Amino acid sequence: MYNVQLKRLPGNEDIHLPQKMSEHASGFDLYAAVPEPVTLQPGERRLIPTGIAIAMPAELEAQIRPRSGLALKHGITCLNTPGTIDADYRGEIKVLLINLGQKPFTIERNERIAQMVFQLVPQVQFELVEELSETIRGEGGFGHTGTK
Ligand SMILES: O=c1ccn([C@H]2C[C@H](O)[C@@H](COP(=O)(O)OP(=O)(O)OP(=O)(O)O)O2)c(=O)[nH]1
Ligand SMILES: [Mg+2]
Repeated sequence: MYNVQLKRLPGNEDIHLPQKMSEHASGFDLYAAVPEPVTLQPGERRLIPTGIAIAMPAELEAQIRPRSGLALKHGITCLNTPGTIDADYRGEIKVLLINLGQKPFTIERNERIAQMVFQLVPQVQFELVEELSETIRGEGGFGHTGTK
């Protein structure tokens, strides 16, 4: 169990804190902290505030992912999915939504707009070399293993 500090930003006392909607859900749903309803026209994108900021251990990241129900029913998704929240980011978590549907979609204050999933990020360092280790695949890719 990792401890993640959570800060409510001023003026957002009414916004629900990130919440798991079932016991073993992967993601914590995030709520829109828009001051008033925001309507996304078809094709329009908008950065939606959540009213919260977090501080997590350095080995974690948080991913911002779309909610499948909003995507299926309304064509609402995260443009940069999965969004990356770096462990050293202390700003407000925001969700970049886009309306890929055919109708305007209105986001109300305190509506669930996306979900936040925590992941372990392995620490990596690069070793600059002249030759890489050999494999059977080699440089084959992009459909190399089949006809479709
Ligand atoms: O959906 C997102 C994606 C990012 N962020 C915040 C947290 C993240 O740590 C920071 C930077 O995100 P990213 O690295 O994806 O953006 P960038 O374009 O590379 O900006 P930067 O140069 O600030 O890293 O923006 C969000 O609040 N929501
Ligand atoms: Mg970046």
